[in-house]
Amino acid sequence: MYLHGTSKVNDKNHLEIGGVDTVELANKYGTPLYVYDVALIRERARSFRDTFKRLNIDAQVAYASKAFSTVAMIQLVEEEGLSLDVVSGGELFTALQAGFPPERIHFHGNNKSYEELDMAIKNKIGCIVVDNYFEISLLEQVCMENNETIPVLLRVTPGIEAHTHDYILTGQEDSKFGFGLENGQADKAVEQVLSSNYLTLLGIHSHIGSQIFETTGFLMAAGKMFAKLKEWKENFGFIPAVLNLGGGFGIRYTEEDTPIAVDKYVEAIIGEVRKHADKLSIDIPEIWIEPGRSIVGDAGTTIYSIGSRKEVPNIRQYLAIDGGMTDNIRPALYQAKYEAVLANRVLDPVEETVSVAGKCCESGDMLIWDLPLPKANSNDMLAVFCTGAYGYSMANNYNRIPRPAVVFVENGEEQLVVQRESYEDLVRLDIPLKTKVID
Ligand SMILES: Cc1ncc(COP(=O)(O)O)c(C=O)c1O
Ligand SMILES: N[C@@H](CCCC[NH3+])C(=O)O
Repeated sequence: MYLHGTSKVNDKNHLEIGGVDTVELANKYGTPLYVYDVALIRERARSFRDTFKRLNIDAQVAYASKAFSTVAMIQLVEEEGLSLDVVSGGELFTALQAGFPPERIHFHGNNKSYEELDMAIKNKIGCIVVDNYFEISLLEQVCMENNETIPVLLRVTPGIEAHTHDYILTGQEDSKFGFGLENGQADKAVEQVLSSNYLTLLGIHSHIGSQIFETTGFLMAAGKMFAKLKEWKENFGFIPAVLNLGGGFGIRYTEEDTPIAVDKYVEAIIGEVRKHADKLSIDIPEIWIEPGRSIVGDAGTTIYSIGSRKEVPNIRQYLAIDGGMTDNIRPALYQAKYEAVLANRVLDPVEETVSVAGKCCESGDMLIWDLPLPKANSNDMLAVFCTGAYGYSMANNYNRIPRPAVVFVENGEEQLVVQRESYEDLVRLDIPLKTKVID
């Protein structure tokens, strides 16, 4: 068993996080329940920031809020002095509701609408990461109508195939995101933005994918971007103020995962940036990065109640929990793997291997295959580790299952930060058929 952050086993043999007994939390708030280790989120955020500081590099660490966006989380990000990456009007709205300083918000997305761009401009956010030509024209129109200008980064696809699941790869040339760096698209976009009356070109952005364990992809992306910067300096006299290398830093979900420490990613990236900037004789641009998973992933643990069991003789024991692909779609979507323990009997000896099934009407709703556990029954609770990123944020109401509550824990105290959805919430937006008129 691998316990991280403030997670430990208390004298009741229960899993404790942030000094709070998770079994007591589950009894109080119900299950499934997302529990976040706030101290661990702070530690991760600080290690990114401190590394840049130690290396004496001007930087913005923008938390990618798609990983987990709620008002309380955004407030925590603000407390830790990070910037914020949003990708939709909804994420932007959440950030504004949380009182996040708009000038530290960066807006991403491959299909931002007129309304979303207008909202961004009216709220004077810090920067738009422009993804395509359509967006350049749309953004110019929005700026003109608001009589505003806006700093932009251009998202480029550097043609890097990082080693990760195909669905979370983004830096390859054949991607829905960004301007191709090698096929002339990025050059044309730079020219267009430089000649715009409304857009100020701050620099360029690339994001090569997610859950990446090696530094090679980031270094190759930086190398390719600097090669272009050299051309743009010569051809357009353009010197970027910002170079954004995206997020994607991998975390440990199971023992198969071998991430490197946050500071090692940053050190490697900065080493490469220094080398290229020196060669080009330009000042090192401000470096921006956008970690999501590596800030919140291992800080989240989901507590479930165990329910039914089904034995397929000589083949498998299915143990069902009261959640599944509605609160964690990653196993169904990416064959993602997780580790888990019984929250109420953590150190009991392993007695069997079970496969943990969700409760949705889908055979693919399997949370964990072949998990070693003590013999568990419906009095037990399962704690699944590392569910902090893309769990709650990708949660859904399939089978009309309400989304779970979220609790923050720190220094022996708990705080409910998202309420559990009710059945009433599920039908809140439904409109009944007009009543039939009976003569
Ligand atoms: C543009 C961009 N930035 C940042 C992220 C955050 O990625 P991660 O959560 O893997 O750090 C993503 C998601 O992959 C992304 O698409
Ligand atoms: N949602 C994905 C990551 C995609 C990141 C967004 N570009 C995951 O759970 O791993």
